[in-house]
Amino acid sequence: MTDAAAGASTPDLGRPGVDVPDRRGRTGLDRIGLDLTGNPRVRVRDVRLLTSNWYVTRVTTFDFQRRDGTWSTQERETYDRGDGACILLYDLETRSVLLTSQFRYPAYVNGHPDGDLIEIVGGLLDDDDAETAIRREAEEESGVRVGAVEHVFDVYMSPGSVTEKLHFYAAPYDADRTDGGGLADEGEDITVLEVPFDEALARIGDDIIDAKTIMLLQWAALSGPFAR
Ligand SMILES: Nc1nc2c(ncn2[C@@H]2O[C@H](COP(=O)(O)OP(=O)(O)O[C@H]3O[C@H](CO)[C@@H](O)[C@H](O)[C@@H]3O)[C@@H](O)[C@H]2O)c(=O)[nH]1
Ligand SMILES: [Mg+2]
Repeated sequence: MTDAAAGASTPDLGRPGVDVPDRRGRTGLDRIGLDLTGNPRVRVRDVRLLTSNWYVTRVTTFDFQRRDGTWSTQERETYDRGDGACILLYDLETRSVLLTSQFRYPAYVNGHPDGDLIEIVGGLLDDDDAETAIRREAEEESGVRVGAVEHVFDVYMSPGSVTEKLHFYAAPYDADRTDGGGLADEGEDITVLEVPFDEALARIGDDIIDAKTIMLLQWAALSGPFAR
């Protein structure tokens, strides 16, 4: 239905996330991408907000110049959750790592037997920079107050559809930590697991099947703290 057709029968109350705040107070969500100029082979034409129920889904129409010089129009749907950060917490003395276990519905609905996934500590940046966010998540989820953190790499986890860039960190932890467990009022219910590093490596592909977790465990073995 066009706006004109909708306006003929219903009062214009504004579109949540566009002209009026959505349930999380956001507006202007349909502006993202319109000002992109970095790539002369891409001209963004139109951005349409599909959902902003919690995270944001958009469909963007853009003209794209192929390598042979011809132009075509493409439409791409993007899932925008903001950016995230994750951290491998390790103890060289006991040769162990701190992992978490929590229920992940998207994994459960896609074949995981119970949805309880083993992961390193991680979360979304919300309004913080990556290092502030990962310190916050480490304390909330695992009860560890991290000192100096090592930045490892920044990675697009699913670049065909998910906008998120994930910032990867590592830091040592020691026995001096509280319980963690996540924020109950946000629905988090996290179990902290202290796992011998070699056992964690051996469980990759078995019950350790979260990408960010596998990436940092393998980095730690190849060139990170357990390789030095
Ligand atoms: N009501 C509601 N709450 C949600 C929804 N999705 C997420 N939440 C809330 O938002 C919290 C996000 O917690 P974080 O610790 O910030 O994120 P995470 O879920 O642990 O990690 C996410 O980011 C990681 C880093 O990118 C990802 O690796 C991971 O898969 C996940 O998407 C969740 O615990 C949950 O309370 C939703 O659709 N509805
Ligand atoms: Mg988290």
